[in-house]
Amino acid sequence: MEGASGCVPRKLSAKFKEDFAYPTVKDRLPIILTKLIDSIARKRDCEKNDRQTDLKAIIGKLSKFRSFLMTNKPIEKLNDELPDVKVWNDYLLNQTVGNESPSHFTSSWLYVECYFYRKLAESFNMSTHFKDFDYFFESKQNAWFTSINAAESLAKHLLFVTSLDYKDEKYMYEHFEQFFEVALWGNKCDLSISAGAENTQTVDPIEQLSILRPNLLHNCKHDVWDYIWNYIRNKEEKKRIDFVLDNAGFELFSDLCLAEYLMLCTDVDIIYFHVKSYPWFVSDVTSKDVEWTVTQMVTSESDQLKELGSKWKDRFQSGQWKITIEAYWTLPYSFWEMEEVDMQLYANLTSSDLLIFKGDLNYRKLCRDSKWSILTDFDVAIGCFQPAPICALRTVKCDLLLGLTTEEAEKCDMQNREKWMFDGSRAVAHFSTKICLPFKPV
Ligand SMILES: O=P(O)(O)OC[C@H]1O[C@](O)(CO)[C@@H](O)[C@@H]1O
Ligand SMILES: [Mn+2]
Repeated sequence: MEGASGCVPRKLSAKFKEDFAYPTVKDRLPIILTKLIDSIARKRDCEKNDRQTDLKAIIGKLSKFRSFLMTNKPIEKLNDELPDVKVWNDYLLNQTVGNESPSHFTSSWLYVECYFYRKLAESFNMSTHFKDFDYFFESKQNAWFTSINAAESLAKHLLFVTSLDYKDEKYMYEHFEQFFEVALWGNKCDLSISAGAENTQTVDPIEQLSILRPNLLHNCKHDVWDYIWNYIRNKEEKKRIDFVLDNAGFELFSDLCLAEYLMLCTDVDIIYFHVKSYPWFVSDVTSKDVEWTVTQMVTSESDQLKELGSKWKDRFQSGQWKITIEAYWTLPYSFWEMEEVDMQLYANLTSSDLLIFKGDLNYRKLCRDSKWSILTDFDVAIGCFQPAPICALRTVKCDLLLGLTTEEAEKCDMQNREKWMFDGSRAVAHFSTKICLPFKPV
């Protein structure tokens, strides 16, 4: 089996025109950057004096970065005051092999794409008045507003389910399957894949599950349920589940709904929600996005969203649910390097009973963003990153797809993959309980 003999395939990169990294770096990132420049220019025209001057300087920096990106100039060191600036600049130094400087079209896709979003943050952090401005906040708000009907129907269903005083496993599994798969498909609503264009949930999320199920290429729901129902539910000591979140809007809402349902099934003591330190991949969740979404619910006209919002506000205030911000999630490293780069985080994650990673970027980082074959076992692709049992829920948005059985792979229509592999229309759910604790036995 590939990887098992230690041979790890090459990393994805725009250096290879057959990789999705190439159109991403050539076309998609410049489009995202152009849209951002246009939105800041509109904001500039509504400001005056030194705030307007600030925005003009930001536009200048973003425009210069866009031309550097498009003409494949060497990747530049960062000059702001964000806490992780030294880690990023040391990483850049380590990428410099001989006299070949790292560049957008030759370095690894994961580094280049993460650097792209980190470079945007630099332009705002170097300003006077917009250091903490979330330049993607408006599009994330819009993502919520346009999915409000779907959110309300899911809220109604969740409130009904949590009002049932049932302990019949079969019935509980049916509802688990619904919230599990809604959270999985919630990942379709992502603004980086759509290059910022609206990409939201408008139909009833429960009703659409049966229509979407044929596009679920690999589904570990039964294994996850067995683990939750037979291990976590019966565990005596403190129970903890971690969500490493992805996108704001409907995906965040669906993740919180799954978390609420897991509280019901397992009586878990604490759930951590890992968010990003600053605006990331257009729609990724920051702590402000979580607070804003819960406030929107609490002040909503919908009785169901209001009721659920109040319940969740209490969970956060009581400490049952915690938002946690780790620098690691906005660094260029895959998760293979975590044990070495951030041993404290890795060791902390070993205290969790289940790590739920949402989205395509997290899946890429779990699998080292390498060109594994479709039949490579998920346990192999995650290397020794296994602080705790891992569940990865992701819609397919790039040419990194693995962990399928031969039968699943045959059904995949790989011949026409350019039609379905990049739009989030397919999904995979993987589960691994191969645990490598940080302190390897000598
Ligand atoms: O929000 P998600 O699911 O992590 O998707 C973002 C990913 O999708 C892409 O747009 C295409 O793979 C990449 O930019 C990134 O890896
Ligand atoms: Mn995302």
